[in-house]
Amino acid sequence: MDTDSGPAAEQGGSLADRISKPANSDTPNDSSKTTGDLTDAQVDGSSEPRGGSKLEEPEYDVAVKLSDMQADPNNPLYSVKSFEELGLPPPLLKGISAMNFRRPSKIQERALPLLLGNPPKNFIGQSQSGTGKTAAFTLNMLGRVDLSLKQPQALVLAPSRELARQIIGVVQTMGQFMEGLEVAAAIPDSSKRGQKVQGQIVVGTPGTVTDLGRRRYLDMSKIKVIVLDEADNMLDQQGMGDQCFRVRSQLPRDVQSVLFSATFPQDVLHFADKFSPQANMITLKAQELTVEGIRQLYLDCDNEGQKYDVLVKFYGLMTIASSIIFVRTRATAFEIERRMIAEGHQVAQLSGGLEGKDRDAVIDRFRSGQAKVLIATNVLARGIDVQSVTMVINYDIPTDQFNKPDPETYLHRIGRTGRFGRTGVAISFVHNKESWSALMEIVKIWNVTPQRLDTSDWDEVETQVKKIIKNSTTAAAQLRAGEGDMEM
Ligand SMILES: Nc1ncnc2c1ncn2[C@@H]1O[C@H](COP(=O)(O)OP(=O)(O)OP(=O)(O)O)[C@@H](O)[C@H]1O
Repeated sequence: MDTDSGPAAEQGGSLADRISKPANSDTPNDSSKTTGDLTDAQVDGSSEPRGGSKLEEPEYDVAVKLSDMQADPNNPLYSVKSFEELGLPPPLLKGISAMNFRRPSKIQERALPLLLGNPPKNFIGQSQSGTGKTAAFTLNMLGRVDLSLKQPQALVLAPSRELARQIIGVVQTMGQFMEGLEVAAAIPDSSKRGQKVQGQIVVGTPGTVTDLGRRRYLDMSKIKVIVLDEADNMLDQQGMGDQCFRVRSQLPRDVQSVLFSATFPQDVLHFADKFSPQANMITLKAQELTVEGIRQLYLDCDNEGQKYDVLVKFYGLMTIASSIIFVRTRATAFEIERRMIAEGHQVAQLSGGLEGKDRDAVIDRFRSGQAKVLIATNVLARGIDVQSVTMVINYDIPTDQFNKPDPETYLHRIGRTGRFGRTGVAISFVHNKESWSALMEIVKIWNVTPQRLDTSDWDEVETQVKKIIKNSTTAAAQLRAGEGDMEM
């Protein structure tokens, strides 16, 4: 029995009954490299041709371990079939191969036959962070569009412009051998004034898509597939939920509605069911959602003010490929940025307070490795895929709009590291009884016990964190020395 709860697919019935509560290189030369040359194994949301990260260390790491993980039935990356056996058309197999995907993950292997079946059926899919949900819904869209028709046929809605841009990159890379494929963005400032959105696949944020639809710049009459990425987040938020339903109401009746997320809390299930009725489903139990490769730690600070000193001390000690510091407010993001820059760190800050183009510049700097530290609010908690991220810091424990602990956001934030079999650390800062209780409430839901880092002994903190991060490089060293498992 593998880790998915219940049968992989079910049909009909109440959704709430069925989902458990949350307790490049693309040149022919490159793709024909030998399996021993694994420096370019896999392509992340930041890779070429979108100005990607060239950091090699984490890529070695996953290459060494991936074959073992994909052979372990309890691992979310486990698969029994190859992409070829999933019946994908040749140009898509070529695209997958150019991305260095050797085998599907569990969610890909299970979701694809359900997604691609005819007549198309709605689908709700849940799988741990970083396990390849984007490829699953992208392959379905690419498999369904008619390239001779120059009208929008598939629409993806995502909660942030950064995620929408990232998805566009994945669709373009995966669909690079499909002649005539056009992918369009529907995010603020993406379309020229007065011009219709052109492209068989459109990826956008709900506000802009609603707006373009209202002004008749986006023709939705031929849309066959609608995807909500981070679906629980999209349907949960008052504003976005309304917008998603408004968009849905403008689509043809027989549209295939596809929802994906790592989390589906109980209170949004009703909306998921409404948005995607009678869906085939793949779900997980709460205790199955944590990613093994992400080591969860916490750090005690004396008070709010000391958090900053601890942060700076921490960065003074460690050299980390890339990391993200999550904070609650824009003001804290700006303040930490200002102070860390003054200390000589290469940091960038991204919050909703910045203009779209500035946000693009920040995320691009981070993806390219120019900025090693990204300070972010929850706008970036979900979906962002940068494989070089080896550490996530919860500077503020995530809370919702009512100041209650937010377990889903915690899971998504820490999921920015440990992508597709990589390892990483997630460190949460607590500074009083309230933040401590909030963290404990959160980790209990996910059935994990984070380890405490003792800040009275900084040598020990350094040793511990370095050991975890080094684990991911030991295998790399073995690989370079010709040892280790290189079969993929
Ligand atoms: N079959 C595969 N083989 C190798 N790498 C893969 C495969 N599928 C996806 N990946 C890579 O794994 C990484 C994570 O994929 P993706 O961003 O789709 O995860 P996700 O499940 O959507 O995560 P999240 O829940 O955080 O949104 C990406 O860098 C992607 O390129």
